[in-house]
Amino acid sequence: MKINQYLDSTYLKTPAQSGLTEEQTFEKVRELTDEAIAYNFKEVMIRPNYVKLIKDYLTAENSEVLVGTVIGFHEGTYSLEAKLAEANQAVADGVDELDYVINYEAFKSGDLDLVEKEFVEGTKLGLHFGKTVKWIIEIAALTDSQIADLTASIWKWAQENFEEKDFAKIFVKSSTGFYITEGGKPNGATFEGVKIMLDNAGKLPVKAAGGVKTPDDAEKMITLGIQRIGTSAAKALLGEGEAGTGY
Ligand SMILES: O=C[C@H](O)COP(=O)(O)O
Repeated sequence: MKINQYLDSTYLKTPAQSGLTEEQTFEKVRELTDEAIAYNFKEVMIRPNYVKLIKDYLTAENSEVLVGTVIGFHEGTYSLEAKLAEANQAVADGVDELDYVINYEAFKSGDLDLVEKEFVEGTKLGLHFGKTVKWIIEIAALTDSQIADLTASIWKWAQENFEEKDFAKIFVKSSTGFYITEGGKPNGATFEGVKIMLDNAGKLPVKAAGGVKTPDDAEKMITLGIQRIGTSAAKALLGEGEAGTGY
């Protein structure tokens, strides 16, 4: 199975998280981008501060690799205004796809109005500029029934606010890859969690992100029905290099 075009090749660690310097971090992002060009990956998924430099670099290289960035990363608890400001800046910098972290804590505490509002406004902003949006629901923070409810709510809000032609540009995404779990519980895209998302997402595409580490994992996710995989080990998913190794 040729999976290159399913892959959002991802590097999201800040210098504080990786222990690298700013310069080394940018070097990593550049390497990730060169690899994405060489392997014809769908997208590079990077922090907002690199969007402009990397978009300009890809344009100069005549590359079709897309640039995606994360909004409200990684906790999702930022205000709607802060998320929209970050998204607007990313659009001005040339981003192709916006991966928003939904305010899943607000959802868990029952503030559905807040979550609906940010979904509608954030999606509107992206679609207005012709961008794809993805909503990260952080499945490791949710019970199975919360995964089902939040995904179904997103599908309901999409139908109420957007048109059929837009649905392919509104993803539901599983995880940030940064959520801290206890007792070795997986923090990323489990097959079970992703299956629940797929069962409740209606016509919206699903992105599995976090913890997809081997060619088998990738193939299984694609067979389940996902449209995109977010991974910091894109080459390993092609069976190149050691399984699970990457950025
Ligand atoms: O797509 C987003 C994730 O941050 C990638 O997670 P990963 O390092 O487990 O592949």
